[in-house]
Amino acid sequence: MLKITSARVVVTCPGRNFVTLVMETSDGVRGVGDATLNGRELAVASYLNDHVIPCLIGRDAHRIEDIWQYLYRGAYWRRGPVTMSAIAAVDTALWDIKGKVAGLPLYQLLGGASRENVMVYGHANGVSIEDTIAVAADYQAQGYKAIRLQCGVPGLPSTYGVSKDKYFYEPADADLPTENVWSTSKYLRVVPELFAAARDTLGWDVHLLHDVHHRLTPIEAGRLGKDLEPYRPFWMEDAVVADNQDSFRLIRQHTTTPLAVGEIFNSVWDAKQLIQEQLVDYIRATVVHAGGITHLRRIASFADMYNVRTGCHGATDLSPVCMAAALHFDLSVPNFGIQEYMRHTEETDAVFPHSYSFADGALHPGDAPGLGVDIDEQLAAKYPYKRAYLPVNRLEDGTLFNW
Ligand SMILES: O=C(O)[C@@H](O)[C@@H](O)[C@H](O)[C@H](O)CO
Ligand SMILES: [Mg+2]
Repeated sequence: MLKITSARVVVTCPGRNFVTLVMETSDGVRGVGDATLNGRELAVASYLNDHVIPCLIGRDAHRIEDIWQYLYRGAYWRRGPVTMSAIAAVDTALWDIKGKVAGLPLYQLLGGASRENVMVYGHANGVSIEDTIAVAADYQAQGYKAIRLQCGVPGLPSTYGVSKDKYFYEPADADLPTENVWSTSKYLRVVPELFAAARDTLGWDVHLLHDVHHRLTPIEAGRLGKDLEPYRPFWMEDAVVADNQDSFRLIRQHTTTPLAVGEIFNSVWDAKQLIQEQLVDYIRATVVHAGGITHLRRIASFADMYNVRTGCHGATDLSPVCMAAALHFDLSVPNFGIQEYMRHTEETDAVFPHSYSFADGALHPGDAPGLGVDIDEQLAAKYPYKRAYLPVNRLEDGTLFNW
């Protein structure tokens, strides 16, 4: 039996906080798993340290499914972002270990490669349409086949997705939540202009995406989807808050613009109706927040039955450990759609040495056994945790709104 002999949680902040589970076994093989939940990192660290790790020691590391069921059903209090991020970290570390023991990259254990590489999308943003298009043109010159467009909204001091630094976007920007201001009417005017300008400049051989970030009502989303149809977006993401999955029926009645949702989902149950009724086209759940490789495969298989493709979340607050795991999943899953790729800083990449690489608008996980990523714990120790919150959002009249 391959016994789990130890497991520890490493919290580090190379420019932003990451939570990593490091698991060791009786054969000396170690695995890693991402457990980062932006703005709530210590909740997951505690869940792992105080409630999960004591139950792991002595278990057979090869029993990935049994351990997953033990941590999910055995918790009694099922689901939720903290629980499922903790389960994800254990699951990911176990798959890493299994790959290393087998001497195979993880994708080979998931059924092998279904494609040559993993198409990704970059993040062009700017305070104006012109700034955004200029950055998008640079991404296109770098070989990206898909680019997300987010621009400032005239009359608003800031908005989602627009960062001071063109190529790195980190929304958790303060020790207590910063307060952003939002106006749907101002926003709805600028996005169609942004896409019209993008098609004029970038042409039609590039996929263009947009993240609404939960800020519209269903009928407003129908309006925006219809306004964007002439520009053929690859997707319109998080058009509305998905608590009420019925909302997407109304959007579907008004527009053929493809819809993506799910980066904040943590189990298949969050998406069941959306998938079954084909109310979305892409499911954004990813390894770190949706219970790991084991559960993400279930979500993808269910989605495949209903023509829904994957579009895993891949923002900077998901560590290179999650990115590596997602890329192995992306390379193998039959109904792959696209992978988000917000590049990490050099500081972060130094803490998490990895074998995935970018070329020609795509990433490949590499062929190192297991995940092909690790954490340099000595370097990580140089970056102590620094509390940081995601912002909150208010309407211009002060009403608390969705960020
Ligand atoms: O699609 C995306 O990447 C965004 O929605 C994220 O930047 C999201 O805001 C962050 O991951 C939140 O921590
Ligand atoms: Mg998003």
